[in-house]
Amino acid sequence: MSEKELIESGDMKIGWVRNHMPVLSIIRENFEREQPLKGHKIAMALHVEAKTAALVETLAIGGAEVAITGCNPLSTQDDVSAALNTRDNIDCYAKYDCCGDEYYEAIDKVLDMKPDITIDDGADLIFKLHTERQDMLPEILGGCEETTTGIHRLKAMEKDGALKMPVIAVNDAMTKFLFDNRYGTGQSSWDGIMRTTNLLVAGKTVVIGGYGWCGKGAAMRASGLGADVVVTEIDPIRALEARMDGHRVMSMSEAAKYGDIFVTTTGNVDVLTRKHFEVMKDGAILANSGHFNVEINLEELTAMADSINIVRKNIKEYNVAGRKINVLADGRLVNLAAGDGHPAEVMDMSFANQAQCVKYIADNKLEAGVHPVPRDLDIYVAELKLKSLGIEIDELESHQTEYMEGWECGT
Ligand SMILES: NC(=O)c1ccc[n+]([C@@H]2O[C@H](COP(=O)([O-])OP(=O)(O)OC[C@H]3O[C@@H](n4cnc5c(N)ncnc54)[C@H](O)[C@@H]3O)[C@@H](O)[C@H]2O)c1
Ligand SMILES: N[C@@H](CCSC[C@H]1O[C@@H](n2cnc3c(=O)[nH]cnc32)[C@H](O)[C@@H]1O)C(=O)O
Repeated sequence: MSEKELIESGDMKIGWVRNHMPVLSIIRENFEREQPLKGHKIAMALHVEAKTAALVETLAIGGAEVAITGCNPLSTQDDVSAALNTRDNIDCYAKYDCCGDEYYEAIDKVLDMKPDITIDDGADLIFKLHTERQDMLPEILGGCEETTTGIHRLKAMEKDGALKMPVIAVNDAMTKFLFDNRYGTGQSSWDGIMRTTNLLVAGKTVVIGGYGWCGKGAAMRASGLGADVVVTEIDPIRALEARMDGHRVMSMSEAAKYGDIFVTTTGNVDVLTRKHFEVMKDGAILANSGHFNVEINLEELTAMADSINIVRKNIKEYNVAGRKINVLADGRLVNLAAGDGHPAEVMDMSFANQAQCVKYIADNKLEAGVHPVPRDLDIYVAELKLKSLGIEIDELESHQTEYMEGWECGT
């Protein structure tokens, strides 16, 4: 594609999702009028695709100067990146399929703008700020973190006394993880797997690694598509929850023998390793929808393989002792590396939280550490979303509030 065609294609994608992100659109209108981010510089590392572009535009329209790069080497959409670079006050350094060095060079370029606010998805920006770019920390007012694993990393830094800036745990807003991690990952993982393989899910045994918010969504949608769903867990309560939700639960060593399609959603390393590959069926399909490229141990699979072939875009076939094991999107997030990511209506809430939290950081002096999203901001997103859906709910009457707060009334 020529540069002009790339920009046109990116603009079209951004225009489409913008029209399906009503909550972010309201925040955008407010930001345009009130200019709450004037004078601020925002460095971002997020999946560079159309919904993210709608967030970036919102921040720039609110007065900020924005520099962005990707948070995953395979999730950038180059047309969206090109379109973003045509906007005022926005620089985008993200490139699809960049190597490890290019990925971190782009993070450095973003930090070269000398930001006072950061937005991360996985904490790679903040990690860089606390290692090679520590000189910049005094200027940082705060950051926002988009995902579960990023928050794990930040809490681990906080515990070690290593976190030197305030960060808002955007993932932990109810209007984020209950919808994005569950319904978003549920739908977009299957979208990525189905469009990449062009195979049927009905009648297959699907193994979901991890029954957290992402796993619940992925299992629920697999069930809806007609799969026989098996869940693996390390947490007894979540394992029980999976069973009562109607799924079979067993260890991965056992599940590895039966699965046709495996989807990891744990945020952990080595969910699928040599001992699992050794017993998998011929034709097994492996996808990760959790974290980085560490959930499926590709080093071990590569070492076991007699040959490795690319058999379709985003499908690598590993030939192991006469069996074919197919890995999607190099074990990186299948919904983003082999799809378009979460649906726009879901990212609407996630990114409305991001935009509001950036404003909150600009308006308040926060202490170093991991902070929750203020409850009123979370509720505001839910209220706007309900309104956009044309849904009205009841309000407590005063005597009901009194009843709920009292202790005198009994049986
Ligand atoms: N693909 C996406 O777009 C997307 C969206 C949101 C979150 N995420 C990422 O997905 C991962 C999961 O997020 P979440 O919000 O569901 O987290 P979560 O903490 O709710 O769930 C993770 C679950 O995995 C289980 N687990 C951990 N190690 C395991 C192992 N070895 N075997 C089996 N189960 C194991 C945990 O007990 C937990 O129940 C994180 O890395 C997060 O950053 C991805
Ligand atoms: N950056 C790491 C960490 C996981 S990303 C998971 C996050 O991606 C976010 N996400 C999912 N779909 C989209 C999308 O379409 N656009 C932007 N972000 C998305 C989602 O909010 C979730 O918390 C990695 O790539 O491996």
